[in-house]
Amino acid sequence: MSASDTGGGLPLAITMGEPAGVGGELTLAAWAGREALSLPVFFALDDPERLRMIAGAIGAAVPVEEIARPEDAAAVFGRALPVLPVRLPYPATPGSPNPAHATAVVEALDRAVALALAGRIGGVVTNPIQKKTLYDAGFPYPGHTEYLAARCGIGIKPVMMIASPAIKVVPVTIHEPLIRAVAMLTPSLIVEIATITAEALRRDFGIARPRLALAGVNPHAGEDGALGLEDKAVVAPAVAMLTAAGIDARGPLPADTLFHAEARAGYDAVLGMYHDQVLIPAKTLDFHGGVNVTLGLPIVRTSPDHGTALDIAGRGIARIDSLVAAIRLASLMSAARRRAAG
Ligand SMILES: NC(=O)C1=CN([C@@H]2O[C@H](COP(=O)(O)OP(=O)(O)OC[C@H]3O[C@@H](n4cnc5c(N)ncnc54)[C@H](O)[C@@H]3O)[C@@H](O)[C@H]2O)C=CC1
Ligand SMILES: NCC(=O)COP(=O)(O)O
Repeated sequence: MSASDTGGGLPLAITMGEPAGVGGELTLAAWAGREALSLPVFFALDDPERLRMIAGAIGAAVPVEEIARPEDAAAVFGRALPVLPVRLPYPATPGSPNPAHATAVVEALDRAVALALAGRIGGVVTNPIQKKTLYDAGFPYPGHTEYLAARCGIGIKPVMMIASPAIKVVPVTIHEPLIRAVAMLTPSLIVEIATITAEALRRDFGIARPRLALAGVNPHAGEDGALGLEDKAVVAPAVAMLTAAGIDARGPLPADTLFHAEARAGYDAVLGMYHDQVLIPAKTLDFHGGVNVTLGLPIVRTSPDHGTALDIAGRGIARIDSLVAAIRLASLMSAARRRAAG
């Protein structure tokens, strides 16, 4: 199956993200490369004027055409970037986020989720948000991952995965200060995240019997308790519970020897106990090819693994690889889910 197969012709929605970041120019560049890259049909949930201004500023010959509904995207996609309008109250300045834009940034997410839940789009590809700017405007969630889960329904546990051809990683705790992340770890939390991960590897990635590696918390996975008790008290019981439930899980494994090529050949995904334990190796191994995908949602959601890149926004030099990989993965996941649903 090619990435251009959206599994039923449903378009993907690409959200605005931070208006001062690189998201707009990446969306424009992805559309410009749609044929060479065999990309599936997508549309932007964005401000058409903002996109036209960016196209003019970076010299991108990308026509932008407003659509009234996602069902119109396919007819427009061949000649222009289809845009379902979400208008900003003020023009955006590349590199300078403005909390006054937060309402529109969040509206784009809300509309995308509603369309996905209604089965009118194949999935949501989110451009990066500037988290602190949203916090300053009163946004009460750590990031997309938690917000999208809340919009999808009550009691949904979202799981963050960074996936690239080199590696798939899942942080058990996500956007938590390190000192709090370790305190939050419990066997049941680890089992919950690992179970959702295994199920998603089967459903969305076609891996029949996923092999999970669980990193230890402490140096040398605690050195048998001499370098910290969490590995024995928390991670090892979680691995035992997963094994008893029929999930192929190993650990706690020393994190410092989990990421070289031979180690990576031994698992399909690695679960780290805190954000940087697994996002540093993932982004180091393949920054530009990595995709941030939320597992455990009733909708498909992917995103580039990078952030808003304010330092280069508006210059037309941001690389599109990660957004393109996110579009492709969303398309493949959408097709896999439609096939599974019959
Ligand atoms: N999914 C999301 O919404 C994400 C949002 N963020 C947010 O982005 C903001 C900035 O985060 P940073 O840690 O500075 O990371 P960043 O990924 O925005 O930037 C780190 C470095 O990588 C470069 N870079 C990033 N994307 C690039 C691209 N496409 N092409 C070429 N170079 C690129 C930047 O220029 C910068 O030098 C923060 O508010 C963070 O929370 C970060 C990651 C994901
Ligand atoms: N470090 C990854 C990241 O910040 C992505 O967060 P999210 O906005 O996708 O939840």
